Amino acid sequence: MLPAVEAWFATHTWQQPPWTVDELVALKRGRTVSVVLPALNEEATVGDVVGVVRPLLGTLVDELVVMDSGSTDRTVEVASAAGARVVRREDVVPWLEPLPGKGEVLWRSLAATSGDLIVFLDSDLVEPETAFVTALLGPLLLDADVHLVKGFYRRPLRLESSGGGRVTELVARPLLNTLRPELSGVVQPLGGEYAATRSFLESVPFAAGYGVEIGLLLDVHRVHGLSALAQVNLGVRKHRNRSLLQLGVMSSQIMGTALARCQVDFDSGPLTQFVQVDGEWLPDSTDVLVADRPPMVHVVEER
Ligand SMILES: O=c1ccn([C@@H]2O[C@H](COP(=O)(O)OP(=O)(O)O[C@H]3O[C@H](CO)[C@@H](O)[C@H](O)[C@H]3O)[C@@H](O)[C@H]2O)c(=O)[nH]1
Ligand SMILES: O=C(O)[C@H](O)COP(=O)(O)O
Repeated sequence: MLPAVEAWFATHTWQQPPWTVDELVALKRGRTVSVVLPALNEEATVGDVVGVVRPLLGTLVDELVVMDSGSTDRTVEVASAAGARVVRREDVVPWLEPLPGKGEVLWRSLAATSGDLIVFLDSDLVEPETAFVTALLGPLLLDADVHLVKGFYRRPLRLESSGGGRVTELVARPLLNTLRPELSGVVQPLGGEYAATRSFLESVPFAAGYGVEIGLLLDVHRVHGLSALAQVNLGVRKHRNRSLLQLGVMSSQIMGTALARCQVDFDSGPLTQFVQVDGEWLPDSTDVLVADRPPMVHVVEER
């Protein structure tokens, strides 16, 4: 590792986050916390994720919102019955037609919530834990220079105990090592479990699709430097594993956002993949959306 990265890793990585809920509540000092769960057709898991955050409502957490991304299953009903406020993507910033993608709902969530600190958790988590929220908030509440806290974990892949995080290991980390070596010490650059200050989140653009996490990481580093970034060990994280073809599209969006943030010219045409039909391998093209939403602070000001 670069010496600067080694020094950052030693001081900004929490291998065993030590904080209790009471300690963190005492550190809030008037600051408020929103927890946001983006969800697209997650009826099987969203209830459990809401369920692990709910015990913190009224103490460490001030609001809990599920941002629905156009679900056609029972996600909205399940999330609401579990105790979350559900916001549909058309309900906020209604004058702009929603773009498809996860980043779009995270961006809209800034206008749907009011917390000074925002915690994002994916809603496809299996066996989530309340401690994810406490651990992610620790560095933000302790250190005013920190603006983004990423979770890291062991990642099972289906029935294996490890081997998950394929896009992370094969695309995102090699890409960051090459394009922005100062970020090579981030264990899970793509992880969907992270917390940040509203002031930072509102000040930067959001990639509408799966580029949102790598974009925020590159931007926090560009705007505030490495010392504004911390990472906490959350133990184990299990989620629904997507197919290789789906991960190919995700990887293209992530590369597109990273290259654009690093001023590398590229052509964001459709992605060609190959599928087997009746014994033959045929090309299949998918459009890759690499669009940015502007900083939310400008959107609200202009209105
Ligand atoms: O259009 C979408 C797509 C996904 N999601 C939700 O976003 C979360 C993560 O999506 P998923 O498709 O499960 O992504 P992963 O395969 O888990 O991808 C990893 O890598 C992505 C790219 O960085 C991150 O966005 C994810 O959080 C991270 O877990 C889930 O709660 C989804 O329901 C939406 O709300 N809208
Ligand atoms: O974060 C990632 O790398 C992708 O979501 C893929 O994760 P998986 O290999 O655990 O399915």
